Amino acid sequence: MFVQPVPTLCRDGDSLLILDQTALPWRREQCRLNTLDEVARAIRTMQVRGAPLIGNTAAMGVALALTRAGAEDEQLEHALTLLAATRPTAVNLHWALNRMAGILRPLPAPRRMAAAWDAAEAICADDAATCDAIGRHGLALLRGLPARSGRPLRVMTHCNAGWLATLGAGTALAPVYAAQAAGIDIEVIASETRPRNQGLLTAWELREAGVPHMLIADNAAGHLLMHGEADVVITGADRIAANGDSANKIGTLLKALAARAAGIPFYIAAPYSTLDFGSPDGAAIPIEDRGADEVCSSIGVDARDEAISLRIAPAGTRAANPAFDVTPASLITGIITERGVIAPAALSATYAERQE
Ligand SMILES: CSC[C@H]1O[C@H](OP(=O)(O)O)[C@H](O)[C@@H]1O
Repeated sequence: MFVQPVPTLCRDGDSLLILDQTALPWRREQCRLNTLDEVARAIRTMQVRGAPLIGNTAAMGVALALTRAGAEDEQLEHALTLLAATRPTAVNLHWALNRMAGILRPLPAPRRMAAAWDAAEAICADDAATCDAIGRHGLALLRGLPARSGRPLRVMTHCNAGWLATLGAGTALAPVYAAQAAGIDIEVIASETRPRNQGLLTAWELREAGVPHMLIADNAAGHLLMHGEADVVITGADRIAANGDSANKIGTLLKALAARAAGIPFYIAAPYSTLDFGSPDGAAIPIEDRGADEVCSSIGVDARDEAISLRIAPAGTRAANPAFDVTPASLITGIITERGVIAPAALSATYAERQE
């Protein structure tokens, strides 16, 4: 079982401790969340981020809320509603809240607090185990790729779908960590992923793990793929529709298009909690808009290593900032799940029990 170098999320009595991902990659800081509002804000502001981790944090947030404010119907429904409103695209959030609601609503209030912590901790433990299974299946896939002479096996990824986005080894990077553990000579091309630059988080976590990597500008991906500089593209997902259309961080679609043009396989890695059989196809997936400021500014550190935000666009510049895009199933070679690597068209059959 992959052990996170520092837990992305853990319970500390009646509080939660998170790794504050808005401080990374410059500072490794834990942050204590004591109230439901603090948990909601941590998800909304991306102190915790990544589809599975968002769901795990929301589940723990429900348990914290009932512990702090009581477990009557009013408090339970308030917690579920507030957390559900934090971010729209990652279905793991809504899957986790629905699971908590299904367990807690039928219980008498006095039994809900203990049951909530048990249910949340089970969701978290299952996420870690699921990541390991994705890693195993992804490793088998990597072993089957044609070797390129003269260089390590190279995986291109987008955004951050590593251990930082989960409570385990991650999704898109789980096969990379499994390959490293198996002694395979592997390296990663991480694209910066404007505007929030989650690719810097990928560079940070890979350096922590000793996995060779290089950071690229998002716009370099097509050139590198067309010149055979990567053997496979693997990304995470935030919501996969019944037909296999997959929503992931903005820019994923461009990588899938470039990979297809270059004849390089493109895989999505995701656990069952990312599957949304209620959405028949990608058109039904809500896309989060995070506002113009993220596009018109950039965050870094100054000479004193202090985080600063710089406005990079002329004052008053209008900007569009969809935070996700949808890659059609036709561009996806396969989906690496805890049940194996499956074709998008085989999702419903593989998860027959999940059909509404
Ligand atoms: C393991 S899935 C992580 C997934 O979540 C990210 O979105 P965000 O950073 O906005 O939470 C991105 O889409 C990743 O692929």
